[in-house]
Amino acid sequence: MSTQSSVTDVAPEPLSPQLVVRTTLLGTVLDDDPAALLALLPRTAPLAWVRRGDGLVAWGEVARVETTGPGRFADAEAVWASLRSRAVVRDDVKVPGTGPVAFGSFAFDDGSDQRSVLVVPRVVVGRRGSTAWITTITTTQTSAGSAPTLAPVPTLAHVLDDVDPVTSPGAVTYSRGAVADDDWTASVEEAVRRIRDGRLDKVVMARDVEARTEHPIDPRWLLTRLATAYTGCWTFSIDGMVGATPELLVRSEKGLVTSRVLAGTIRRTGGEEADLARAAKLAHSSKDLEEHEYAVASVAEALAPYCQSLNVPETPFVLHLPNVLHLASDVTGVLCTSGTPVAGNLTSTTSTASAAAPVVGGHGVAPSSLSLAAALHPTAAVCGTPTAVANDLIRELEGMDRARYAGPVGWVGGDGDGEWGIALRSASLDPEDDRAARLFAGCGVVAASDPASELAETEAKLEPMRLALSTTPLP
Ligand SMILES: C=C(O[C@H]1C=CC=C(C(=O)O)[C@@H]1O)C(=O)O
Repeated sequence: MSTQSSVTDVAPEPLSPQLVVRTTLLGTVLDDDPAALLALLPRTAPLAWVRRGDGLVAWGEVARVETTGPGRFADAEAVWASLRSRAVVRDDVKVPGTGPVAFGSFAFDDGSDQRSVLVVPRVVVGRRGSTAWITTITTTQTSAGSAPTLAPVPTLAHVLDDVDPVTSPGAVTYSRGAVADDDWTASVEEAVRRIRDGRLDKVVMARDVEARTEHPIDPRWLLTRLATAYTGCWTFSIDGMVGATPELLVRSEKGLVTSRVLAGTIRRTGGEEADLARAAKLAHSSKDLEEHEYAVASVAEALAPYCQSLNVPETPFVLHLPNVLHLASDVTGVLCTSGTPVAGNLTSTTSTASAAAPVVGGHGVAPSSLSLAAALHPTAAVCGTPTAVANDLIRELEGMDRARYAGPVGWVGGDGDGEWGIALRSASLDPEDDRAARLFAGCGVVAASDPASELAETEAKLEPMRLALSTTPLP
């Protein structure tokens, strides 16, 4: 399988662009509206990673890496490592997300010919509680002897492109995706058979749905609705991949890692009492607990070699989203730095994984958040157990290319810290047709799965994107 990568500078520049980065505090106070940051975005190629009003929005492009194949993460990481190591940075704020930042969205499957991307934006606006900032990034060429000059202190007024009004997509029609419903349930039935035969324990089967809109899709319409309705999720937009994921693959911040693992789902009814009864049912469902256990184990196993201590909860909690309830576990750990373990300030209450510190890139430094995302992907929340057998079964039975659905999506900073979600509850906007999008949803299949119920579960998981595309007032 081939691995290709390319770096494109927007204004053609010599081969060795150097980033010149300036971060300054934003004088303006951004309000608590979950969509306040999103209101700054231009219509074209908006970049976003926001949750409860905090996060990053960005636009413009000073560098882009496109990769495919099994080396897609390593190739993107290598380019980012080179860019960040040579960047000239003045950061007056110094919180996660300030300084140099790249946004990425990666294909699910090693075998996909669909691109993975890492984009370095021209402008980033970020917010973390009461702190808000602007970062501007430009490129200069590395030429011997001359030191790049820093741009003047940016202000919001200087960096805001013309923000044209957000427009509605109008009426939407849906049609089947790659596989008809009956064929999809037949595939789930076959997957259940293979599991009962003992060939694997779990596989996640997904499907897609095509949406066609009356008017061109303005990604900001989708983002604003997602961020407002799904406040507990991470609303993202990167190179046409848009969604609001409840699942955090990994956050790496100052030596601490966190992963929110989800697997096991029940639809909500809308009634508070009935939902509480459903939450109790979910928390005791052996089928869902089994699905969840595989997902947690896959994350713990993947993180263990990088951590000097890992806290893996024994029992999941129930996460309430507007459309569904999920079994959820927050796995946390303290990263090792090669040869120099970080002083442990997290206690392992339930289980501890300790392992020799890995040699990461041979530089004696902790792995970047992007390397961690690559090591974790694909977890059993989106692939299955054992991973390779499940992945082969997905290729054999699913009948579609997931492209960037269920792949890592997020951002990485200049120090390697960052946040990566799993691109769920998402759609890919067609770059050739601005009125077309492909929506995705999947579900974990175990021995006790019922194909018709799994189809219904995918419908519940499609709800956030259907709501995002609609014009009905938000609840
Ligand atoms: C694969 C998806 O969800 C995963 C995350 C949470 C719960 C899941 C489940 O219960 O099957 C899935 O593992 C999706 O939303 O497309």
